[in-house]
Amino acid sequence: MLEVRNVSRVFGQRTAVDNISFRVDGAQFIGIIGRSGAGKSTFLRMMNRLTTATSGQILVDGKDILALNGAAARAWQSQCAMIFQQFNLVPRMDVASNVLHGKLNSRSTLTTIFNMWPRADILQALDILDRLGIAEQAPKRAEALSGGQQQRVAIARALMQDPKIILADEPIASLDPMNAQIVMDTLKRINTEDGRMVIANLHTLDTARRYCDRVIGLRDGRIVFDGVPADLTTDAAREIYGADESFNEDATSTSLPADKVAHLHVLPMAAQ
Ligand SMILES: Nc1ncnc2c1ncn2[C@@H]1O[C@H](COP(=O)(O)OP(=O)(O)OP(=O)(O)O)[C@@H](O)[C@H]1O
Repeated sequence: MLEVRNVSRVFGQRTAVDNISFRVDGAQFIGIIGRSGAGKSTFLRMMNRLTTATSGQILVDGKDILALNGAAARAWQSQCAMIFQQFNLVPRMDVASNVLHGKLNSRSTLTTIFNMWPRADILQALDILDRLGIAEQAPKRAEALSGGQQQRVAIARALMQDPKIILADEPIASLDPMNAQIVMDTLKRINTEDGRMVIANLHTLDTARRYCDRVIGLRDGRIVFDGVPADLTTDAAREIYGADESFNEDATSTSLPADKVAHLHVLPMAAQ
């Protein structure tokens, strides 16, 4: 279904993505890990054509999506929805309208300016919000929601596009552990229940191990690991992160360290 063939992206002297190739059959949950600057975002941005590739092909169902232009490129963009670390919602706009903006590609500008959405679209948006457990937030301004709720709104907006693939660029990097889990559970449900492929850049190993069917490790733009979570040993992680013997997995963990949890328990309720 997806075949990445010798894809590179060069910025001046810097090769951000260096001749990467891999193939994914079926709607898997793929995690991409690697330290800052490894090329993770650049790869996702090439997938949905926000950044052009210097060379290579990305075949989706046999068609090279890097070769598409104009309307065909825009059609592809609506088939691979992107979710960002900072949610990228319109903060002062209500939640339902934010979700409806997922239909932007397929609706006229006038419809959007006057907020005149077809009834079927409005019902679809409310259905999706309901599915993600945030239907009651629909009339509120996006900025009034917690980070975890805002990310679920962003996922709902992505689902309005009915995408084949969901690309998530560090979707939980701004969230506390509890909200991070809710958002990752939501992405996993969409992957397994809807059969949509998810490719997520993740900054923590425990999340990659827990949610992904397959993990790709990038280092300096190259694939240095490609396997199932069970193969992602501490040694493999050292290779990906380029760390020495002092490499400590906790540094890449989203869960609360035990001393912090104990500390929370002894605080009086008002102070928490
Ligand atoms: N528009 C650009 N112009 C020049 N260099 C860029 C540009 N975008 C990315 N780079 C460089 O390409 C390399 C890979 O960046 P990229 O953002 O893809 O890494 P990343 O793994 O996503 O890191 P992070 O987790 O910090 O976002 C970095 O050295 C970065 O400085």
